[in-house]
Amino acid sequence: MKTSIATVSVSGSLVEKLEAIAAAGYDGIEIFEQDFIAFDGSPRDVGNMVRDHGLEITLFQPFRDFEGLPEPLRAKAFDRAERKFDLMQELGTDLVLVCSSVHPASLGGVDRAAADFHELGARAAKRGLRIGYEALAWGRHVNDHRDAWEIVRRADHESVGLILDSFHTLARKIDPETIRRIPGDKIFFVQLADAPAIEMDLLYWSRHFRNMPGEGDLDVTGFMRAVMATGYGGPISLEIFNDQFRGGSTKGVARDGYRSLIALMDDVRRAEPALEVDLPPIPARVAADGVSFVEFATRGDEARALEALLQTLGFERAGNHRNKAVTLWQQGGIRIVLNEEITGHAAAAWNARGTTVCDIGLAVSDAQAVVQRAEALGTEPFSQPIGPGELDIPAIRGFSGSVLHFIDEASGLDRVWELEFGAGANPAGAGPTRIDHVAQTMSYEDMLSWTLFYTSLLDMKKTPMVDVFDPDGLVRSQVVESPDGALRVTLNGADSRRTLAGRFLSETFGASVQHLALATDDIFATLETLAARGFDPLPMPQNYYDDLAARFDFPAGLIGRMQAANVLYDRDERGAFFQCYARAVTGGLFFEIVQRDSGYTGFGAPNAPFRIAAQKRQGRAKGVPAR
Ligand SMILES: O=C(O)c1ccc(O)c(O)c1
Ligand SMILES: [Mg+2]
Repeated sequence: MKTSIATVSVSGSLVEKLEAIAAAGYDGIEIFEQDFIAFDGSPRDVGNMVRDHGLEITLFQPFRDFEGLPEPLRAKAFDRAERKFDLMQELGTDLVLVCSSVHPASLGGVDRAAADFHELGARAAKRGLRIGYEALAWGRHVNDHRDAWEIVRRADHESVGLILDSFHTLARKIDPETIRRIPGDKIFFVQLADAPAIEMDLLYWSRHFRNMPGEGDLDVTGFMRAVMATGYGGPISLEIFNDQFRGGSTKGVARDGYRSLIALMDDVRRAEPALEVDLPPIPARVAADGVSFVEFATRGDEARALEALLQTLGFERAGNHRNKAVTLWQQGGIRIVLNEEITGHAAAAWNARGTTVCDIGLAVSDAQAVVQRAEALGTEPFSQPIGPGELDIPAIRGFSGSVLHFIDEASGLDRVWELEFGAGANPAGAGPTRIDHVAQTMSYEDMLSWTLFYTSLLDMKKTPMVDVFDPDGLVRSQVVESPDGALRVTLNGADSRRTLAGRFLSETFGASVQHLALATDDIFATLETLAARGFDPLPMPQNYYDDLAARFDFPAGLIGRMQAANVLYDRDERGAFFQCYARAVTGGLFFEIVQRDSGYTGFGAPNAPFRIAAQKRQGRAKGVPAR
């Protein structure tokens, strides 16, 4: 399988683009003409430069407004094509994309267009070149791949074929199954892009909002299954016009794209095993069974403060690491690891950010397989030197310095607590049983990368993005979760530095865990136990409870209990949700205790503005800047 990406998909100069694309593992590039024109060097130089990076030029594009023109425009279009053929030969590529005309003077008619393509094919063939025809979703006469195919069929020239682009087909809701009828050898090239489901003008949507397969809402997998069913064996190429990517990290976007392509093609062959997909086998996604541990990098006074907070939350010290300044805190099925080492990954995280979550451990059925899948998707593995008596727990790097470990029972990795920490049975604790969700904060532009990271690696689905209103700006929140909810991650994207999330981000120098939610089956009993341990909840104002009383019918006494315990409330069609926040610790990190009744699926998003306002008040009251 040959992978490719259009140069428009990533930011930077042509040289920067090539370096990032080659490093990410692609086989080739589509040269977008504008990138070439902007470059100060001959086509031969560009061709050599591409090949020096170990890449090939899979396509030159776009050639616009060619077919259906009356004379003298028609002759002029052919002259223009001949010049571009010269350029292609110098560049060293044999395929050009002709997109369907939007020219006001262009005439309709399948046979007229077919005749134009027959002649263009004959001229291209003389030079050993090929023509691919793509239906733009907003083409003047041709805007459907079925019509483009009919023109190619009638053009009846071996140097003229069809180019399919998932965006143009799926954006117009054209059934991709219609592709199965096209002979694979007449499909010369396939471009892939996804997009978020937003109602807007097709051209504007296409030029600004495309994203990587799996990052949007289009059925790119269904499209690609149909393409592969034709026997198509050519390049699979990303063509992503996206404002954010144009200004984003060149290397990061190239890597995300590669990850999306591999995951997509693996999904295609899993969905339809009869299809021939030339990709080495990779392990399937597994569903995480939950969060096995959360590790904090911390030090000195901050470590003592965190320990004190953990105690008020019901945790007990369950063991000390045999070789390191690392302690294990536990209650129910929840493990918190405090790492005060002065060398290694945790130390580096502490130096950069102060007290921070530096590592998350996920419980899975086969840890090695998850890491193998991650590596096939282009993710860097992570390892540190192993001390005496320590287990080698498979791990990978996430973004902005984060690390994920994977723990399974099958290879005995779950014995790490006993072997490295001398821990016995779990202390029962004060009621919290497991981690309900992990909330990660990041800048808005990194949200797609994180979403793709989780959904391509593990069996996790994303839910629609919701807006959370901070008094000082907007935070966008996206949930990724495993099918049974065993692992739930909320990704919070901050635009403004003034939001709570934005301040957290700037003060912790990059994306990291901002809060951890602990699940209990009885929040009122838990909070009573915690109160006796000195737990100090985030106070909620009277107005909040007055509004709750107006919005919901509560059984007698419930609202009073909630108010007395500073418990927040939400409800969906399935059940109720109760939450209570702890006050933030150094750096703005905080815990929350939650109770989900009868399968409530949300995260209390309607409460977020009031929680954020309360946290900002708390920050001001302490005389420290509001976070
Ligand atoms: O937006 C465009 O004009 C455009 C150009 C070339 C393509 O391949 C495409 O899909 C869109
Ligand atoms: Mg295209």
